[in-house]
Amino acid sequence: MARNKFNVDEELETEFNWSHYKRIGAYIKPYKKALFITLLIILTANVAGMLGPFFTKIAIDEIIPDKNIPLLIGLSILFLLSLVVIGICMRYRIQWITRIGQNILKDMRLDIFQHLQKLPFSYFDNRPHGKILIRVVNYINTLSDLLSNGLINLISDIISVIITLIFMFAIDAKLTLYSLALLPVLGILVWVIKNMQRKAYQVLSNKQSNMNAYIHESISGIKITQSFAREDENYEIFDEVSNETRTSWMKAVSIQFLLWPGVQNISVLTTSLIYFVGIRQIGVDVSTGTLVAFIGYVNNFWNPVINMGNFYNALITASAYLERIFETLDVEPDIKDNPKAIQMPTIKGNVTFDDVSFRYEEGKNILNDVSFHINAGESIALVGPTGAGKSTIINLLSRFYDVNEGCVKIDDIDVRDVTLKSLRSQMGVMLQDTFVFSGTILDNIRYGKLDATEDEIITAAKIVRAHDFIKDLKDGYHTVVEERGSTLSAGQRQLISFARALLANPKILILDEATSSIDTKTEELLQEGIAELLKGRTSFIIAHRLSTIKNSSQIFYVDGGRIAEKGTHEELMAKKGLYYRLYQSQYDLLKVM
Ligand SMILES: Nc1ncnc2c1ncn2[C@@H]1O[C@H](COP(=O)(O)OP(=O)(O)OP(=O)(O)O)[C@@H](O)[C@H]1O
Repeated sequence: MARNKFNVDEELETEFNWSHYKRIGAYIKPYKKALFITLLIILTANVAGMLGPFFTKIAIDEIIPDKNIPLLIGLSILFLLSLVVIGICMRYRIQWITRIGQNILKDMRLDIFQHLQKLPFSYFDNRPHGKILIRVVNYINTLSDLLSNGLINLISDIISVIITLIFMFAIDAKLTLYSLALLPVLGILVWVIKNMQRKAYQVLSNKQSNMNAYIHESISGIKITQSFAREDENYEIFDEVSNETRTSWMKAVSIQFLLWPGVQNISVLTTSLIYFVGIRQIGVDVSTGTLVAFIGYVNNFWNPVINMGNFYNALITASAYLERIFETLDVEPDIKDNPKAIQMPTIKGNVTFDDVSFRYEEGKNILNDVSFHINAGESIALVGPTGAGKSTIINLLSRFYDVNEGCVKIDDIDVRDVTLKSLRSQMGVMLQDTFVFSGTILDNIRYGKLDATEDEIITAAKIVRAHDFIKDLKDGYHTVVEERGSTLSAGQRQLISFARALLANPKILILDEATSSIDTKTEELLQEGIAELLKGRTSFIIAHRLSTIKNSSQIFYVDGGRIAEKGTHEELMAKKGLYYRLYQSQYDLLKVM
């Protein structure tokens, strides 16, 4: 998929089709037993509900003319009992329906969340995160009513219609046929509205997604917005996307609500027809009691039919959201374990890049024929201009992307031949953009090793010089930090992520601009910690501050997607090439400062 912007509608890859219903069925299947119990409850309520008109018929046609008071009292008690049964059934019906519906939604949400976790970086690179978020939260929520009330109501309505028809046919077959005369008109109405409604909801789901993406983007970029005083411009953009949502919503709803008055009118016309036919005795011969009971049944018949119309409506609406949910679930992670993948043995740390070429997008190579070999335990520094491809090299090592040509090997094993989990769990990556999760400092460091004790965590924090600032925080290690760590400084976040990496005890360590936000004094102290951290591991360090990488076993100068120079600091300085010039320029800068 091409890169998408918040205001560009996403193209739909597969429209909703019958196979999607099958997939919904798979979500419903685990709750078969609960559904069956619910159906029994509904069935009981329905049969009890049918008794009312039947009792009325007997009372009007037989008991009242005979003035049989004891029988009338008996019938009234039975009627009362039937209402009690209905009341009890209703209570349990609602309880079971809600439980089943919410369980189905939870399963769906878990599936989509689990799937998202497996998707490669490229999936997230290509779309605004707000458009992903809306699928997991809002789109699934829109199904809530359909899968809880809607589904059970549908079954209950079908049962209701069948039972009512049985009662109606038993009382008078001809009158029943009159009651069904307008059903085909309803069928035509539903058919005509269906396609218009579906298209309208597809447009609406796109506009909602765009609005969500813009809100997400605006919140993430709020600091930049306020620093550049762009609030008014953002307000105008939001006004526009929000307006588009409103317009498409109005259109979708106006189409959706064509059905409801249609069904209502047909049901009223049917009742009039029955009265007309019954009173005029056109082709039928019915008593007043039968006619009154019949009108009760006609209502019993049309109410569930109206509900079924509404369910169909809701289904069409939901299909616009379901197709997006299934589309996400159908994205095949292109970085995944190959079927013959083995567990990565304990990594020693030899790394080989063999003629590696790589591109994020077709037609624009980022790395060209990169080859190198590193022995276990060496520390490699990657330096070079911005955008040269340094981070890309390490992204390939952790297999966040797959190479287009050549191969990346660790201990002579191609990284594509081992499971991702066994590979990544032995590597520690500290990215430029350190992430702190909401929770305590302790939880955040423990992310590197879930079973670490508090003592282990404190020891790790001491080694990387994080302990000093943590102990001064309000609640020390138990201080709660917000998502992204907005209450911490950038340098403090980096120190926490250092402690996290140390705790994970990785065999290969990757530090991508990991010390860029730490002041020079703390960095000097940290260097000792880092030296500790690097002992016995292969490490890749990307750093713009060259003072931090002078002691590396080898320095690679990356330029234009190639390794232009490699050697130790002394060798490269003696060569007086690109590295030398870069080093000199930083040195000169320091002198000026
Ligand atoms: N996800 C991506 N999709 C498309 N292009 C990308 C992506 N990530 C990086 N690039 C491009 O790849 C090139 C190399 O990027 P990379 O991040 O490897 O550079 P770098 O040497 O680490 O730069 P810096 O020192 O600024 O971090 C850049 O031109 C960048 O625009």
